[in-house]
Amino acid sequence: MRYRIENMDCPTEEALIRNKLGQVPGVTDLQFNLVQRTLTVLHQLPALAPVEDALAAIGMQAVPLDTAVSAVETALHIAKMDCRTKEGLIRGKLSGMPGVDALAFNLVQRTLTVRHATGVLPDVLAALKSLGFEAEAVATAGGAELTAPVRTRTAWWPLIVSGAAALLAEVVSWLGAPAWLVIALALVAIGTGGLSTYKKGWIALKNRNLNMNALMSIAVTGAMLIGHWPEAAMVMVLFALAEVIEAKSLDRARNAIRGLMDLAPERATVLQDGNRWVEADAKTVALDSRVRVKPGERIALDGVVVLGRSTINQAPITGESLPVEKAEGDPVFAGTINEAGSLEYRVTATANDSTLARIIHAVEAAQGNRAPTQRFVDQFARWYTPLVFAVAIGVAVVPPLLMGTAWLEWTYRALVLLVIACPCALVISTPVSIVSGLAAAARHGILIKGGVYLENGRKLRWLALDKTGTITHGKPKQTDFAAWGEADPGLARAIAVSLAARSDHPVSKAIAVAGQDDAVTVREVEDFAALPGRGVRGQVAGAHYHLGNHRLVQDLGASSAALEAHFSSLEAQGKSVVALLASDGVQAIFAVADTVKDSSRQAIADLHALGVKTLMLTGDNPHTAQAIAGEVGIDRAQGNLLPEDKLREMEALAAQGTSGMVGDGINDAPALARADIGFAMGAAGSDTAIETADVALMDDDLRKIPAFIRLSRATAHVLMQNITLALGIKAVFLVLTFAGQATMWAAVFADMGASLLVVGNGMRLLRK
Ligand SMILES: Nc1ncnc2c1ncn2[C@@H]1O[C@H](COP(=O)(O)OP(=O)(O)OP(=O)(O)O)[C@@H](O)[C@H]1O
Ligand SMILES: [Zn+2]
Repeated sequence: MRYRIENMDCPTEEALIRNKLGQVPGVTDLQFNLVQRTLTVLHQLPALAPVEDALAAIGMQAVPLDTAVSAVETALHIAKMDCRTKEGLIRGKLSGMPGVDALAFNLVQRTLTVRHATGVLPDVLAALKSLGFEAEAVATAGGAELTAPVRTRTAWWPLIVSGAAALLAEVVSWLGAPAWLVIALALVAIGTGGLSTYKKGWIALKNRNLNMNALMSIAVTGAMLIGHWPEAAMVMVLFALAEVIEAKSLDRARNAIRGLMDLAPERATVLQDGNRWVEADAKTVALDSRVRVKPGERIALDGVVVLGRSTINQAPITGESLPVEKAEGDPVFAGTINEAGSLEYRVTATANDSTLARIIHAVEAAQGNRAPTQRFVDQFARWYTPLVFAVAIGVAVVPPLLMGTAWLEWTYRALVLLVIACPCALVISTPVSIVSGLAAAARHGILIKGGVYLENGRKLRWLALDKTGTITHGKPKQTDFAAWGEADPGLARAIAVSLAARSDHPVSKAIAVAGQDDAVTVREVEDFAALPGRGVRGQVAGAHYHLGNHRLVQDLGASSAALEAHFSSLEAQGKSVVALLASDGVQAIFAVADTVKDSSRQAIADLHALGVKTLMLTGDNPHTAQAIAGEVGIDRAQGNLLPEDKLREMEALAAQGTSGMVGDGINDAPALARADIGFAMGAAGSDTAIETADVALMDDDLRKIPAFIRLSRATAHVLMQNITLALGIKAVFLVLTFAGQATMWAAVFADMGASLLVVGNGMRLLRK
């Protein structure tokens, strides 16, 4: 269950919530997102009332998000539901079901309206079926709207009154006005500007928590007690103002992030009844609908082109701003921009399920996984506040007792310490920076699945790369064909093409395509099987054949000196060579060549410049591997690897520092999972790549990896700057306080300044 908590501004409030909800039985985990101001509660409770009560008790305005985002009301017509007992039966079955919120029965109409989370409907229908009821959905009254974020309006009037009163208090006290006037003005200022601080502070103290409201309440009260009336008023006003400004700057950060990615238009032109085009809300467009886009329009939904050609700017998804040509059969993505022609496409994913939606989701989820620095900072903050608080008490009590110095003077210094005990700026600086980094990456078509990877990217020492499709285009073409020995070339080719046509492997595909181009007749293949890392086998007209690589030829004992020489000469040219074998030996030899992507060469050079070493891991033979590696400038190449060999290589690399691996994610899955950072290529078309990789590159441009590393470095810089700044200001005030030079209001002012600076600095990453 996700809540948006509007008044969770300062991270110190997190501890308060954590404490309170930690006491609610059934709550298993809490995930805070301070930038979005959301809290996710994992629980095993039948209902959320205890959680919501607990939040209300500590003064948090929690707005449940998930029901707002995904609750749908579905009206079901159930023909056999005609009496109370059946209603009771259904109620009993459905009311406890996860994802079902509310049930409304109408026995006259025989409808049941269910309010449920999206995606639960099939379970509901299955449950009804198990009771023997056939249910038919009548109409879905949308609720799938994303509710606009609740805006709390800033109440400026009390703040202005409070500010004016505080200023007046300063002025009249300076002019030597009678004490009662100063006190009255200060009280007005504190009463109008500080009431909510006191209220929240009191709640926190009751819960044995020292959040900033509690600290401020104590500090201001203390200042009043020692007679610093104008200053107490000023501190309270400045603090209230700081709160507002902090909240606004965070709002800006949040909106900037959303704005970067929220790009799909809300409306789409859909074909209805096969003859008219109507404008519809994109969220309501069903799968397989036909949608039309005009030149210059943004695409609203993911789909496949069925009519027309155009060029599309896919930058919002892939980060690549060169337009891509699209014709029938090509995929289009929600959020991308149709440039030249008109297109019609068939919808392949609903609005909530589009690639863009997945990206936004993944970025939002990534914020929840705390990066190492953030964990460190949180830990630090947990100790910092109580520590400074203890020091403050010491400062107030010890010097006057031991050295007989003035009580009031040291109490004042203690109060200044209370003001700087708030770690706000420090704690907020990390998530803002990380989130900005994640958003900037997403805009460049790099989807990072957690702050950890963003932070660790700069430490990458070794990057392992798969060959086919990663360094090369992955679309090899047949370059050579020769019959071997006495074999009949026509027959050998026909059999090889028939076997190849059954496989999805790029090498086989190349042979099959070349055969098709030359109009080779495809034969019937029986008993077909793929031999991973080697090739394929099958029967044609009752005879057994193999089609596969060098290794397979050797495994089958069909090698000879002449054959080896022939293989070697082709392999040295960077070609992949396969042979067709019958029971009496090699029949024909095929070579296919794949071209290297221009971007790969550049990417490898960039990686080396960044100090990352590169290693190619491939199932292809070592000569070919070496030739391709040489062509793009890769440090080392390892050929003849089976998937499990790749895994072993990754384990060896891991021992030498942070390692990464890029692959297409299919036969490289184990090695990718083993790498500290697993990169998947071409993720825009594949859901699994987005879901399983640590970092998903939306297209297949390897240069995204150096870009990722540079972003990781920039993020680390900003994090360091922010932490230094936030801690530095505290340190300066600590020293000034002991020297008796610091004032309370200056401390509040500096704290506010620090918060603004770190948020602004973090947001600089958005422009990277
Ligand atoms: N189905 C197949 N048809 C033809 N040749 C195959 C087939 N499967 C494997 N081979 C041969 O075995 C070699 C290794 O295959 P494997 O699938 O392990 O690596 P790959 O995916 O081609 O290369 P990379 O690891 O660089 O992606 C290929 O280069 C090819 O020569
Ligand atoms: Zn603060």
